[in-house]
Amino acid sequence: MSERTSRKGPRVAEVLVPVAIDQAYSYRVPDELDLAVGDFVEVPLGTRQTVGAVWDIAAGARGSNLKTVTARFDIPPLSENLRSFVDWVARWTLSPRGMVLRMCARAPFAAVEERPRIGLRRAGPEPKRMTPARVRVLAAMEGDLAVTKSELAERAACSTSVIDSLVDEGTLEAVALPPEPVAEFCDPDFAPPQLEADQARGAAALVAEVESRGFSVTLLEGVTGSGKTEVYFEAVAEALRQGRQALILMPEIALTAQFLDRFAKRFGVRPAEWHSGVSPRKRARIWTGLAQGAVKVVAGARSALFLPFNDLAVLVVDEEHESAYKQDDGVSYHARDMAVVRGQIDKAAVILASATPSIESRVNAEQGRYKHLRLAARFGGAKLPTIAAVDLRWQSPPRGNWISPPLVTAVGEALAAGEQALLFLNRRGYAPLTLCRACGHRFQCPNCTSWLVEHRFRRALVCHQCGHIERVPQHCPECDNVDTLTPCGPGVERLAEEVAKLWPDARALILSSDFPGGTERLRQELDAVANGSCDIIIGTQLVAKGHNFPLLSLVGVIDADVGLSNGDPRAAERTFQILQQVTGRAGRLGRLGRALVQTWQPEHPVIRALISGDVERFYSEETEQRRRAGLPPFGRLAALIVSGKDRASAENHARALVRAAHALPPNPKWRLAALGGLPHEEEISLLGPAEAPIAIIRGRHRLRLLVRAPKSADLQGFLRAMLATAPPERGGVRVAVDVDPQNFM
Ligand SMILES: Nc1ncnc2c1ncn2[C@@H]1O[C@H](COP(=O)(O)OP(=O)(O)OP(=O)(O)O)[C@@H](O)[C@H]1O
Ligand SMILES: [Zn+2]
Repeated sequence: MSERTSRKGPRVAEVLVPVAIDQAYSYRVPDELDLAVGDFVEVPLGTRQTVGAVWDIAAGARGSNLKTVTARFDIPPLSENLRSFVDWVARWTLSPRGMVLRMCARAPFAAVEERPRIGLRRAGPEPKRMTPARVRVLAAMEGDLAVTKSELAERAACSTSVIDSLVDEGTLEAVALPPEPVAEFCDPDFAPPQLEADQARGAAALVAEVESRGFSVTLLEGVTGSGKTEVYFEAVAEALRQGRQALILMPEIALTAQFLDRFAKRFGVRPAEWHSGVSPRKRARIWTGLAQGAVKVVAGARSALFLPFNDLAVLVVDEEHESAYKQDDGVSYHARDMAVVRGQIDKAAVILASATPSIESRVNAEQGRYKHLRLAARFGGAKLPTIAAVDLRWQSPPRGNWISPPLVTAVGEALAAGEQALLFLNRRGYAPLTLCRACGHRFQCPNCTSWLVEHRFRRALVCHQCGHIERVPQHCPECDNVDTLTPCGPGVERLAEEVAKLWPDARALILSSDFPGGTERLRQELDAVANGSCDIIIGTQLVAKGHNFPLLSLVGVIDADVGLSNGDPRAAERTFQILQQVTGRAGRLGRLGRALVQTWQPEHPVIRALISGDVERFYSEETEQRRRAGLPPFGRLAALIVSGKDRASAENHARALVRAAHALPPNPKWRLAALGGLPHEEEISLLGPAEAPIAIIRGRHRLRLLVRAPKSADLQGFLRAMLATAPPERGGVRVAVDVDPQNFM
């Protein structure tokens, strides 16, 4: 390698280690070690050895008491681009660089020793005694040189003991197989679709961006079912033709199954899949494959952004408006925003796709910072669903029920026509609150300020904040009355009960992220819905995203008002997006879809925009409000959550931070508004401390400071200065910094 330093003379390496430290440490490089910037090394840290990455190498013998680099790992080095990205993300999010490095460098080291895969092949004559299962096994082997045992058992629909017995008899023998490929050849011309005119125009524009081999950001905005995926696939195809790489980010792993199949239809094979469910061994191989350029396309969760692509041409953020792109713990970063940064560093074409873009991306497109492509109609002439409100003030369901008479009628009609209905309620469990009718006792989590949610399937009360779980008691813990505990309000499980009563013959299915069985079960259930083996789907937000359910013609929104009034500056935007997305599942393939939206406030701008279909008006009103309030994207926000074992220590520290901020010397890059006064337009305002809406989580008391800054101010610089002069965090107090917060709880 050309970068490798000459071994003449003493050298010092600056090594970044993947722990919560921002600084790289200096180590002496042994004369005989061939070392370059980006290499992974083993170095002593304190009393142990640790892995690190070389961030810099300089000639010279600075400090003869430096510790020495122990060894270099035989792993592809971190590219200059990825190192810049680590530095950038750390600076932006105010995280220690070591923590960001950790996100890039865990995979290659987490790999366990690779066990050889064992396959079976035909080695001798048929056994003397043939059973039907043995016949099936031998038939299933036909034409194959070697098959794994589990695959063979599956093909022959028999237990593995049948196969073992054939090995014992010498009919089959075990051989070592080469490791399973992590990614096969993606063929850009495997099955190109017939694009519609709008799609073709969009695809051509995206292909041109990839051809230019430069950085660009394009917002691909198309109504639900317009075929955005087919359009951005053309950009991926172009990257493949150039022999370069593509990354497709997705907000939800549950979404990837359908997606991987769709990708395989277009490109012949599935892309490499990247998320927490992928085995460490496979991840290690994808990591290396990307660094060496053998793996071309990855579809994955936000963490895929930190993979070592060596020639990234296209970076797609699908459903770019999704709040799941924000990581809230550890390094809190927004994957959509960091994708744009990565695209800039790697000179890639970034594509943000959504039917309901974030206000941020919309404004960037309107101001010309992003290119804007639009698909106004659904693919194949399918019509957008008609959407109507059900005013619960006039048409409420009977007491203790949640499905209004008009929705009951509509579901009945869909069932009669042999179509599917989806009932959407964004509340997991049976009931969001349980109380005692006799004394009014409410069940609250012992660790959090949060009601316990009854989960009837699990026969338990569960805290959705910390996971605390307890049995549903027989009698009230406060007044000891028996049979006085009452669930309040609906969750999806309770809704399922109502559905079973109303339509006893219909096949109903609940789709919720907290059911046992994990992703695999969810995949099967989503397939079941797509294949029509259920009539009524009851689902949380999980069903709102990206799915294609061909038989679905009716969507009923049980409570459109959930989330409209929770103090989050993005409440209106979020509600609009989720309702637009979920109603957009109706009538995607041919059938005319319809949606009924149950609400107590049909005059609310969000509901009005949804019903009238006047999306532009909603966006422009919402944008205007943000502009006036100086909220993102017109201003910037950062939240500091100060938490402690008791309220007083957290509050004291939060106040100390505020004092520290106001005591800072004047700075040319930012100006802090005086305490109590009205902030000037170009001043940063520091609000709080105030108790967080969820005041206690996992036993920790939480106070919030909110920083609002004009775009012209150096928000990060201000935060750094404030944190640097504040007193040290003592007595278990912790400060979590969240730049560009999405969660205001
Ligand atoms: N050119 C095409 N040829 C064949 N089928 C297409 C084409 N374009 C889109 N489709 C089909 O139309 C359906 C909708 O496409 P797609 O899922 O990409 O929409 P979308 O814009 O991503 O919608 P949403 O935002 O709701 O997820 C899919 O079943 C897809 O296979
Ligand atoms: Zn809790």
